[in-house]
Amino acid sequence: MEPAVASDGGSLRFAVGARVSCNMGREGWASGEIVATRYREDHWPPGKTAPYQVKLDLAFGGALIYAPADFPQVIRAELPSTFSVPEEDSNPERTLEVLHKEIVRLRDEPGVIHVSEPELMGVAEDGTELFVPRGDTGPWLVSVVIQGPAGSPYERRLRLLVKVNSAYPLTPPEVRVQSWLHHALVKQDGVVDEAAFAEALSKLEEDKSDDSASKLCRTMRAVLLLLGHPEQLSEIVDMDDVQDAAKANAKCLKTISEYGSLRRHQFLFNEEEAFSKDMFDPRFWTAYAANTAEAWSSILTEEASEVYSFPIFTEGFCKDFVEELDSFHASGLPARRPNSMNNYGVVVNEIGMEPALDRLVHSFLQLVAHHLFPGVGSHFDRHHTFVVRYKVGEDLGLDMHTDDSDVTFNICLGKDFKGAGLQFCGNQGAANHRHASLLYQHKLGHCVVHRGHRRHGADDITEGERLNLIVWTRNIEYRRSREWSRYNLQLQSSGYRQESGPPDKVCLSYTHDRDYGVFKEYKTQKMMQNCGRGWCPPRHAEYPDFLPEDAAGVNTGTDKRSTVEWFELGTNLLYKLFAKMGTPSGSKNQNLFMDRLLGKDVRSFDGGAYMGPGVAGADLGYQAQKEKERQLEKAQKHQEVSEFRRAASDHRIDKAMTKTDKVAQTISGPEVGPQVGPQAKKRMPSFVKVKSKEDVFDEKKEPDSKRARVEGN
Ligand SMILES: O=C(O)CCC(=O)C(=O)O
Ligand SMILES: [Fe+2]
Repeated sequence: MEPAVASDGGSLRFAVGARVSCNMGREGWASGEIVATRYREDHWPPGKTAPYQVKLDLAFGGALIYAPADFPQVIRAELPSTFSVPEEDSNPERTLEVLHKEIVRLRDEPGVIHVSEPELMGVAEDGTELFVPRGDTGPWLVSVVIQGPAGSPYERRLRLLVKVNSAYPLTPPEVRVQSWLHHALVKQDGVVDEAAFAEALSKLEEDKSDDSASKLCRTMRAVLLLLGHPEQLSEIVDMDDVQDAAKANAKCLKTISEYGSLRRHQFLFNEEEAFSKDMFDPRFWTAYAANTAEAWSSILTEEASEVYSFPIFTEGFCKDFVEELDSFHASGLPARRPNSMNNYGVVVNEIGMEPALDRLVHSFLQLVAHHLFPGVGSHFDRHHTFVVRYKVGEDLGLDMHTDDSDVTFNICLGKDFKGAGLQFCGNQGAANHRHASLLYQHKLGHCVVHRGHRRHGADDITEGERLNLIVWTRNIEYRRSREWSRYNLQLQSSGYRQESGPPDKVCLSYTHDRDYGVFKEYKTQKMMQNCGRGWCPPRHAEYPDFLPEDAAGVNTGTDKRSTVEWFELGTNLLYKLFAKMGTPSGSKNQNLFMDRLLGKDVRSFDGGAYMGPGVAGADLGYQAQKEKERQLEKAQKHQEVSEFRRAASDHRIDKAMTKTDKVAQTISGPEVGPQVGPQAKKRMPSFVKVKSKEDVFDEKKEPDSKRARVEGN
């Protein structure tokens, strides 16, 4: 591609119309098209521009964003992807023929333990829609088990999925790590970072002795390089991130290894032995053996719309499982807690049970989900599996929330208890999301299954002790489809529908709702810390006659402002201060910023952390959220000071701006031409999103007066 020559004479790597991938931080890379070069926002100082404005593809949310720097770490030419199959390159027979040959060779590759035959995916996406693959369309998955690189914190059996489409080997495969691991180059959903993968492949290509290796063999070698020697990719990798993740991973492996000799029921850790026929309720096994719609329907109870229950485990199995958890608990070994509100549960994937649980999830639960939720439930990439534990005198219940999962399974393991009903309300963002739909009573050995976006919470336990096994599943195909992006847009503040009326008391969340104290009393001091700090409903979605806590006379404390107020106070300065640091930098970005704050209703998939403010805990997700809040708080204080000295405020802000620009300048270097070398290694800002005119879900339907209030301007 010819470099675009900007009007000021500087050259850029891409021209308008170029297809690019944009680094969206933790969300990974998103594809789109350059729609403008030397992009400017009205309030920026004269001469300041961002190199590109990009319109993201619909599958990635469809928003307009801008690139703060012309670096490969921030924006790069779109790599051919497994889901955009050029029509003329599609040749399924050739693909399968090549694959079969390559699989045979891959089985002899050092470090490779097992390679499956290619299997058609249960469901796949074509960049916008989900479809059911056929033999003449693909894509296929090859499951590979490898031994992680010796001497690295990843020295264990790792399960990978290699996705190939019908243009393979002309298009590259996509590698997804199914096993749970912490690695800076493995994204939250398990997909190996495409840029790092491409770089690792090109490093291997420099080795001429490797010429004869098949594409699949090279793929595995690239994965091993990336896991074992990320320092070889240091030009595009932040080594601090690599080391942080490696430490977290090493900690998990240490716990697994130390608990190895203390296990009470060894079979629970063995993928062949756990979850054999006699562990299952005979009704479940019969349905599983038949695996027909009728068979599954016969054991399923529709408890409410999109909430189902079914028997799954025998009492004996539940007892063994609970004994194992008690024994882990007694060992005192460190392990991640499921969330910051559950101090006695544990992430069972990280105590050595993952291989066995994989079998439960992929061989059994997947079949149920496919039957109940065809599409989203037809393919699982990863699962986050943990046990929650409640007892009088310890944790009692769980606040209203939604899960960061596509389909959630919740299985009651015991022990004896009273209370602890599971309250369901509506789907997040819907007009009735705070209206009760079901109070489900857990039953030993039974599973309740629901979509992650359903608002739900656990009532307090009143007697005994309760342990439940929770499985959160995620389907990358679904999350790349239009259905997901539409839904995702709907989740953003502007997508919240106006609530139809006051909430049902049982659906109130003390960590999220702005009117909790209007209807309910905060029972504990800890709960009270959330008072006045809620965000839900967003202002434009308030029901008629809505009263937030302070307006209703609830004492929210002297020193507190709601997150929404913080937002309004802090945005002005924040926008300027963080212009080049991945946070919104202009009035057009307000929507995104609100959305980030509002996203707190969702518990994160990797941390399992509650993202709500005021909740103590040590999860990574929670810490990240806390950090954001600290930044906000800092910015707010700063703002108040500058308001106090109003006369000088413009001057001060300009000064702050100049300072930030200087920092940004050292990060981004001169805004001309491709950049490599020392500056490129600095932590790079992610993309900055600008609200697109046409992409906000049904936004036009909102009355102007309400919208003005949401955006606070
Ligand atoms: O305690 C329960 O049954 C619900 C747990 C739950 O919803 C969760 O951990 O996400
Ligand atoms: Fe949940």
